[in-house]
Amino acid sequence: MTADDTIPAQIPPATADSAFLRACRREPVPHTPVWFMRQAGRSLPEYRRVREGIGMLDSCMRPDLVTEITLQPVRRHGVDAAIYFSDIVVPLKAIGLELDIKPGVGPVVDHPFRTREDLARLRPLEPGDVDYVTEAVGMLTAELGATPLIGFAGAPFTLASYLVEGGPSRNHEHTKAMMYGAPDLWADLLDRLADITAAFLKVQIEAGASAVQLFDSWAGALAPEDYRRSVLPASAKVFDAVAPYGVPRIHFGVGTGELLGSMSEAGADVVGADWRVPLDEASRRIGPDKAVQGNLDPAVLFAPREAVEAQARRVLDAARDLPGHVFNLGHGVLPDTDPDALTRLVEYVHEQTAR
Ligand SMILES: Cc1c2[nH]c(c1CCC(=O)O)Cc1[nH]c(c(CCC(=O)O)c1C)Cc1[nH]c(c(CCC(=O)O)c1C)Cc1[nH]c(c(C)c1CCC(=O)O)C2
Repeated sequence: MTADDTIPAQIPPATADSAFLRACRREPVPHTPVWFMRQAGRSLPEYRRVREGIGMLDSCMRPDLVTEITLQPVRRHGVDAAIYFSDIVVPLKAIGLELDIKPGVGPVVDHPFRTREDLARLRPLEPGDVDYVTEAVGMLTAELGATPLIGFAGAPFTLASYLVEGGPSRNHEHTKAMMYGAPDLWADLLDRLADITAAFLKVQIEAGASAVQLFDSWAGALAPEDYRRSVLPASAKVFDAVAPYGVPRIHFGVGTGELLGSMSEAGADVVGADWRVPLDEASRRIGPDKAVQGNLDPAVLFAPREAVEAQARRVLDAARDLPGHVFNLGHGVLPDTDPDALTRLVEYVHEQTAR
């Protein structure tokens, strides 16, 4: 076997040896790679400028804007990976659901899903539904060169929560009512969402994404038993569907300390942890054959520089003996974060871990 045979055909070759992909594969790295969830977005003045007067979902359908916004944090912070600028509800919009993203609120669905009849609105996603994604990923990989692009999608449970509640929810009461009260309908809903999610990730990988992340942001609302029985099978279906491409698959949720083992079992190569569990303990729960990502509390960035560095140091110390660590926050960048604090944090992690 030549060296080239070890590079999965779908990964843009320029990115294959990047620190980010090496860490995902648990190989030695020149420095610990860093990127931030929600690095593209409201914390950047240049983002607010290009988004002026353009709705969130409209901007997601414009390859020129997607490319510019995705590149902004790479240029400004020198992060080790780009994340494709979009939103978890874009594939649902693409199959014709009536929904919008309200500023300061999040995704809002016009007619919430409550009955079996509602499932008819979830048709399969065809690649042609999201030509703008294919176009934007192509433009991005050309611009990014050796910096990998991370594609992403919402996991079936988190998408189902928006569809069933009709919008953001603290308690997920309608969602859980369906999960407990109509288990067959629930299983069918998650299964259809898994197919849509898998199709959406495939589009991004085939267009040139070097890794994918499945965001199950609200899975932490579930008891471990319920996660295993009613959610894990659908997320596992997504990971299985994209496994043949050989790109690293990342799995992430918030408040998932008790679920890390199960989320790992769903099939990802890298599992993200928020700030509530130290990374060495998170890794024990995730298992030795996976890399970990996270886990600095995004609120720490509001503290003075020395405090940010002390907390980053704590994360790095906990990760020292782990097989693979991708430095990230425990959840997305908060909108009022000082962008310079993020740039300094990238520099700090790179300096401290240079080998
Ligand atoms: C749950 C979830 C959503 N969207 C997403 C998740 C999973 C990640 C997480 O847990 O945070 C994923 C997402 N949404 C966005 C990205 C872009 C890439 C990145 O930089 O990470 C990603 C990866 C852009 C966005 N998605 C959204 C914005 C803000 C919209 C704006 O700037 O007008 C951005 C930049 C809107 C959105 N969309 C959603 C929420 C909760 C919000 C915020 C509502 C608000 O406070 O305004 C749903």
